[in-house]
Amino acid sequence: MAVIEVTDLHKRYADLTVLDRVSFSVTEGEIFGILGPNGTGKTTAVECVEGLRRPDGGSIRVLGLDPVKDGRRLRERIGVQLQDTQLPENIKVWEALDLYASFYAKPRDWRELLEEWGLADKRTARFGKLSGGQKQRLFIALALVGSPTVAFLDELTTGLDPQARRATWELIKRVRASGVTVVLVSHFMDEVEELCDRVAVFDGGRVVAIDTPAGLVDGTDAEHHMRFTLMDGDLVELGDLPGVTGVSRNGNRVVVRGRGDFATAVTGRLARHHILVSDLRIDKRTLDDAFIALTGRSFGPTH
Ligand SMILES: Nc1ncnc2c1ncn2[C@@H]1O[C@H](COP(=O)(O)OP(=O)(O)OP(=O)(O)O)[C@@H](O)[C@H]1O
Repeated sequence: MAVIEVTDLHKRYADLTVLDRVSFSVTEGEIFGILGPNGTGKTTAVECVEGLRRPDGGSIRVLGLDPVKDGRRLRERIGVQLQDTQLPENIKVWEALDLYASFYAKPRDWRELLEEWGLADKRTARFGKLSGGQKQRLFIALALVGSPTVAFLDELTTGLDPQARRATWELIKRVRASGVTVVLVSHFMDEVEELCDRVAVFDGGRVVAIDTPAGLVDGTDAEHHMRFTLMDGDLVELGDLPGVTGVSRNGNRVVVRGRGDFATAVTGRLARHHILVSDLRIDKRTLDDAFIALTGRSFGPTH
């Protein structure tokens, strides 16, 4: 069942078209990723879905509600991750949870959330004194305090060290396991590969692909590289084989580029011609390569 249905969403700021006929749907219980270079409209799209910005065209349904007309009812049922600047430095952890719980008719007991998110011993700590990982955990706990059906998480692990990122990923998987649908805006390929069931790739205000991370990597246009070393000097023609898109040779090192099952055809022909090779390996396209192929750009920040 679709919990979010976005059709032909359109948004302009003065002369600038930021969203151009954006459509996607999010299925109940999945982690849905929104991926794209900076300034391609991801935040605008998500904020339209949350009812925080008003679209210029198209239709949005979240849990059957129109975010513009039914904003209040909708906000009872969704959780939104805050950004760093949105909490005062001197608010205490428990006060922030208590305050956010008061916005909802049926909030969760925030004491449980403190335990679940490893913040029990930080209950009386001030927000400004928390580490980056603790702040992120608090933001996620705040997004969940209203018992939402859908949680929107943005830049989940920005600024965290590798260990804290992995720990956060495990917690997000637990959120999904508890039945909450998660929309995750991310800049990080590894995060998307690890967490997302499906991903929408944004570019220039449009959705240029929607698929599983594996589906994006293996898309029909995916080009992979097969590398090997010739044991003696001879090589046969390989460029005519099905799926092969290019062959290059540097001394005894050979690189064959191709799509689909080209490697089987290459190894078959090498065997038939008794050509011995060593160090054979196939480098499959990565999600990063797929992203560059789709958007023509390499990915934004690294961590
Ligand atoms: N309130 C606004 N008024 C005018 N222009 C805006 C406004 N909000 C965003 N924009 C512009 O709209 C475009 C899309 O912004 P948006 O924040 O949605 O992109 P994004 O993909 O989320 O970017 P990032 O990855 O950097 O967060 C940008 O060019 C931005 O400068």
